[in-house]
Parts: sequence; C-alpha cells; structure tokens
Amino acid sequence: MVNSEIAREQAYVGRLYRRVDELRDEAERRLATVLREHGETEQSLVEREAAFAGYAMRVARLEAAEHGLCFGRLDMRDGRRRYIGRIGISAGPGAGDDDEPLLLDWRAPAARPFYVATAAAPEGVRRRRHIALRGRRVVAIDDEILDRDAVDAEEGLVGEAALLAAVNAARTGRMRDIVETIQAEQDEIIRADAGGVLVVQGGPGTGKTAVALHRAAYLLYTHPHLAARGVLVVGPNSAFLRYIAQVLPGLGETSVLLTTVGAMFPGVVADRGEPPETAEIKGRAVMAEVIAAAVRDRQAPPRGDIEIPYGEGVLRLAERDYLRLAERVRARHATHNDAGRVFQRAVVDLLARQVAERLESVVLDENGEPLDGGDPGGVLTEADRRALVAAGYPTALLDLEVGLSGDRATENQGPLLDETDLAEIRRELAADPGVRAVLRDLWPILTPQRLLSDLYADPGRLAAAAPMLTERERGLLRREPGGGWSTADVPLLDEAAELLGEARRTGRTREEIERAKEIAYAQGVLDVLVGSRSSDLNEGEEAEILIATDVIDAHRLADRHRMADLRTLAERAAGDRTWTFGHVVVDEAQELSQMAWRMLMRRCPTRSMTIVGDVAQTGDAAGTTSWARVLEPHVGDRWRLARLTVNYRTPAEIMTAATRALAASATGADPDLEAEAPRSVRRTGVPPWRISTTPEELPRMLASCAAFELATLEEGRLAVIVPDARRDELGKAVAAAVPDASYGDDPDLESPLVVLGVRQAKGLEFDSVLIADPAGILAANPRGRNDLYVAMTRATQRLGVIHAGPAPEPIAAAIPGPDEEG
Ligand SMILES: Nc1ncnc2c1ncn2[C@@H]1O[C@H](COP(=O)(O)OP(=O)(O)OP(=O)(O)O)[C@@H](O)[C@H]1O
Repeated sequence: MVNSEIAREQAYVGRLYRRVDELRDEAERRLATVLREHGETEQSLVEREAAFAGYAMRVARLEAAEHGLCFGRLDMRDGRRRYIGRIGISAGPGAGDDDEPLLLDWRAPAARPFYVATAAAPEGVRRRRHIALRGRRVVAIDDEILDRDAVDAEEGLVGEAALLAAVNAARTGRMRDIVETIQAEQDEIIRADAGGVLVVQGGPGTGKTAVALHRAAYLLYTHPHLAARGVLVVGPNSAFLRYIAQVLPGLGETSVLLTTVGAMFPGVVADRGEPPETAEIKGRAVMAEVIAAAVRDRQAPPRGDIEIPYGEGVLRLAERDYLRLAERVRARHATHNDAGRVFQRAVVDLLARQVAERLESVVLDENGEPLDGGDPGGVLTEADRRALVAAGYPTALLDLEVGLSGDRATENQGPLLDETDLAEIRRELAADPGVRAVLRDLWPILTPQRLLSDLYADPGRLAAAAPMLTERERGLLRREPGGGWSTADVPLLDEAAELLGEARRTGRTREEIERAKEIAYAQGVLDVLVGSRSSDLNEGEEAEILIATDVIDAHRLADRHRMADLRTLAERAAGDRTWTFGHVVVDEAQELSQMAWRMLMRRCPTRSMTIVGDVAQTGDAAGTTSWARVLEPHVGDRWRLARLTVNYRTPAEIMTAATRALAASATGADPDLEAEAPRSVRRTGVPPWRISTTPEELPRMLASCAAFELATLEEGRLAVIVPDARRDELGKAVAAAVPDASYGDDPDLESPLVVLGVRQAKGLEFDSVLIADPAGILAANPRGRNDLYVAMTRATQRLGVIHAGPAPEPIAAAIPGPDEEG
C-alpha cells in the first residue's frame, strides 16, 4: 500500500520536475536572447538590463528549488489536493482558471494549514502528508489524519516523524532551512504582519534564527517592494554569518545583507580587542551625549580675540564676532561639517572686509607713496602697507591701490572695492597658511575617525565632553591614536558621522557622485575592451565578436552596470552608511548595546523589524536583560512580543543540566528560570558527563577526550568550547592530537572538529560539545554564567565537561560527578 502510494507520488513529483526543467529552459533561452539584443536607445538598454536581471533571478530561483522541490500535500475536506513546495508552479498552458497550481509556494496563504492545522483545528484539512525526497526520488511518505471526530486529540507537534528526522540528523556546519517542518508557533511568527517591531523571545534551540530567516523570506515574497531596499540581517559574529549564509539563497531570496555590528561602518574593520569594561562604557546610551558634546567642543570654542599674522601685519578676529557667527551657523545647518564650511567662509569674509577697509583708507600719490601721512582712515600703517605689498597682495588690488591716487580717490565715490576685488581678497586669505591654521583650529572639518581618536587621546577633551563619566571610566576610554577600531567603536563612529556630515565638500548629491564613479568605471572597462580588441583577436575574428563598444558608450555602460547592481543589492547597501532597509532582522539581539540599537534604528526608519534573542543568554556586559528597556527609547511600548517554547536542538538530558547551571546560585535554584526553560522535543538517553583533572593536565586530557569523541561520532561535528582567552592555547593542544581541528579568528565550521572561544559559539550548534575549563568561562566575565549556559546548549546529541580541580558550582549543580548518582 505504502509502496503504491510512493509510486503515485513519484509520478506527480516527476511531473513537477519536468515542469521546472521546462521553465528553466525557457528562462535560459530568454536570457540568451536578451544578451544578443542590441539596444539602440538608453531606454531600450535599461529595459534590456531589467529583463536580464529578471530572467537571471528566475533561473537562480528555479535552481535553488531543485533540492526538496516538493515536501508536502494537503488533502482538503472538499476533495481538493494541494502540493506544497519551495516555489509556486502553475499548471501551465491549457489549465483552467480554477485549477489548483501544480505546486504551492510554502509562503502562499493556501499553504499555511500545512504548518498549523491540528486535529483540534484542522483548517479544512483531512490529511496532511509529508513527502521525503532524495534527489528527485520520493523515498518516504508520512501521513497525519486530521478528522473532525478527533477534536479532543492533543495539540502536538506537526509532522512529528519528519521533524524528529530533521532534528536528529547529523550537523554539517551549515544551517539548513526548515520549510518542510515549520511548527505552528513558529509559523505564526514567520507570517506575522510586517509593520512595527516584533520581538521573538525564546530559549536556546527554539528556532529563533531559523524563524527569523524564514520570516525574511516570507516578507520578501509577500511584499515584493521590500526587495528594492533589501532586508538587513544582523548576527553576532562572522562565523555565525557563514553558518547561516546559505539559508536565504537556498530559499531563492538574495535581496538580503548579512552583517555584524562591527562591520556596519563602511571602511572600518573592527578587529581591535578591548577590555569588556571599556566596551560596556562605549555601549551606554549616554555616549550619544558624549559624542554630541565632543562635536560641539570643536565648534569655535571661546579663546579670546585672535590675532592672525598676515604678511608682516596682523588681522584681528574678535571673540564676540566668531562666537556670534558660530551661533548663527549652528542654528542654520544640521551637521558640523556643513556648518563649519559656512563658518569658515564667514570668517574669511569678515577678515576680507577688514583688509578691504584698510586698503580703501590708503591714498597714494602718483609714485605709489601715501599722501599726507597716507592713511586717512587711520587703519593702515606704512609698515602695514609695505607688509601688504610684500605679502604679495592681489595684483588687482595693487593696481587698484595705484588707481586710488586717481579720480575715484579724489572724488571719494563710496566703496572703492567692488565684488571682484573682495573675492580676490577672500581667495588670498583662504589660501594663507596662517589664516587656514586659525580656521582649522576654530572649526575643523572632521571625519568621524578623527573626532573619536582626538577625543580618546586627550584627557582634557574627554573631561569636557564626558563629565557624567567618572575619572576611572574616562581613563578606560583613553588611548593613543591609531591601532584600529573595536566593535564598540563602530556605533560611536556612526553616531559621529550623523552629527558631522560629509567631511569632503562635494557640492554634488550622493547620486551624482555615484553616477560619476560609475561612468569613470565604465570608461575604464571600455578602454580595456578596446585595447584588448586589437591585441587579442586574430584577423577575421573581429567581425564575429560583439564587444561593448559596438553598442554602448560609457554612460550607457554605466547604466548597465547600475542595473547589474540590482543583483548585488547587498554590496551596495554594505558600502553606504546612509542606506535604509525595508526590514531589519536582529539575531542574538540581547547582546546589542544601547549605542548599537541607535545605529540600527537609523538604518530602519520605518521600524519594520524582527528582533530575536534570549535575555537569559546575554553575555556582553553592554547587552540587555530586558527587551522593554532596550526598545523604550526608540518605539516606546509599541512593540509586540512572541515566544517560542520548544527546543528543537538540545535533548532533554542536556537542557535540564544547562537550566540547572544557569539557575544555581549561592541561594539555590531559581524556580522562575527552570519554569521558563524551553521544553526539549526529544530525549537521547545519553546524560551529559564531567571529569576533573589538574590545571597542568587539562590540555592533554582535553585533546584525548576530543579524539575519543570524534571517533564516537560517525558523522557530524564536534566543538570544543573554551574560555575566549584560552582559545589559541587549547586549540593548539587539540590540533596536536587531531590534525583536522580548526580554530582561530575564522574557524572552518565545516571541519569535523572546531575549537571555539565561548563568544564564537553563539548561535551555532554541533552534534557533540566538549567544554573545557568552565571556571575560566565563569571568571572571564560578569555574565560568565550566561556564557556557560550558551556553551552547554550548543549540543544536539552529547555534552561533556572537563574541569581543573573541583567542579565550579554551576557545573556541580548541573551534572553529577563520576562517582555520584545521576
Ligand atoms: N520546525 C523545525 N523543524 C526542524 N528543525 C528545526 C525547527 N525549528 C528549529 N529547528 C532546528 O533547531 C535548531 C535550533 O534552531 P535555531 O538555531 O534557529 O535556534 P535558536 O533559537 O536561534 O537557538 P540559540 O538561541 O540557542 O542560538 C536548528 O538546527 C534548527 O534547524
């Protein structure tokens, strides 16, 4: 019976793949045709490129759907049948309007019952069938009957067999999608309304990451316009991003940028380490005020009247004048650099008028000598005048000076210098090194990097900008310029960039600059093409080959390039600090500092966000233990909370131990935390274990345990999780026994054994986990207990702990020792 059903499904699935092949062939044919087309006008070229991008995307989607194309079937009470898969496929030509599509996209509303129908609420479904494929072959089917008579049946896991197969499967070092087995509580979150901030709180292994990524795919499917601005996914570190990188492309979605907080400031690589206490201070919301004050301190700080040597004379800038100017430009211009440019111009103007007044008061005779003492205005001394001449006053002015002895001077007709003369004086002043130094000092044009390194380097500046910090805290921020940037610096640079504005004067809009760059790039491409045309081709070949210059000039090629950019939205968004996204997903969101939240909120003015995390896993001192506290400054109480309660990763034996370790404290277990821990979906029958050794022996013992565990695993992955500070030392010890072991800043998660610092392990999972030196993990950080909890909940099958000396208290409370009863 099952075999004949499998054969029937095989026939249907065969038909689906044939249709996919047809559709892909057709899209590829069209793609080739588009490539051959010659566009005559700019318009036709743009259209051509849009068509190109559209077909290319279609081919990519069809290819992404190859594996596990169809995974489910719904038999409805009304007799209709719906097949559910990774993409939607229509029945093709000849099918009637009423015909069900051959395959329903998993995100389509009609597919929803596949994930949420239960015996108690069958949503019109009589039977739900899970179909397992290997390649294009149907290898198993699994049915659930959801009859009306079964209303009092327990609500349970949907598609239990398929789910258990998925959660028990050996890990590969890459996250898989879960479209085939999404559970009802997860489906509700995936399909929740796009608007506003949705917080998903869930314990370890409850599928928060999986749900967040599927939600991104769902939103891109249901709101196609989101693709134009893209979806931003923020994760805790680059190893994690690599771990999840394949999930969205595998679902056919590419308009997504995956990033970390440390990578969000273009041009800065945040690879500088710093003490957690320093990072914590930098993450505080009050740092926004510190940065604002640091910017303000650079805007014409009072320093008395200023004398500027000019030639051999001196110009005077009164304090009240530049303070008044500063106030005026601050009121009119939003950013420091914009205001600064206006301020500098205004000061030059002020000085130019001073010079002009002096010049106008000079009356010379035919020989160029001052008449009757020569300076009726009493401003310009003879020495001044000689100095002005010696300083190389503008020729126009010297001519004018001579002219002053003629008609205009004697007739005394109002202002003697016209706008051209004044402009010339201004140019001269603006080019004068002495004047420039004063301008730079009074109101420097700053990059964010410059502002921050000046601030960190100067205790006086720090004290002025951060009076609310203690002397000790300011001391923790102090550092010499250079040496790179830390992750916690990135939100501060971003904050500074907002207040400073562009440091380079462009006079052009961002689009115009981008366009100019594109044209320059395109011209370069054309030059190379033309160059290679003559050198690379044999005689007679030329006419056969179409090269870009035959149909296109630099402007059009730039357009092409821009259209081609549609496919690399992620790259464009990553290079532009001011890019705003259609939706933002934040994973491990409990770790973000308040300053990081400010930066993220700027990237998402619509506040369409999905924030997933677990406040019990917070390890960073700057992170949060309360969603309300973190969101209040940005959205008040206008956010929704959803909870995930089932742990799909960690078996019950390990989860119980991890919960005890987290809850155990000097006063005993915390009953609330035990109650909140997610329910594991399965047991393995393998309890976690621990052994004790001496500090000296620990590396050797760890290496032999790792070798043993690896041999025990038939397939899958083993992780050794250690205190961050001991990663390289213990990584080396393990690699000596297991040469395949990978460790370092950028470990290869696909290698069978990887040694990770506890922070690197965030969000990841492995079949088997060994924790070494738990006391070191606990001691490294005030939230060390949370770090230990994270480490313990990474395992899908086995967990062992190796400690030096007596077990630290949370481990002793969680896992019985070798001689104790379990
Ligand atoms: N519905 C599901 N079907 C199959 N596997 C699932 C399902 N939901 C979650 N999983 C699996 O459970 C594991 C844990 O999921 P995920 O990493 O998303 O959890 P998490 O809540 O982000 O965990 P943590 O907070 O501990 O990092 C993953 O292997 C994921 O594929």
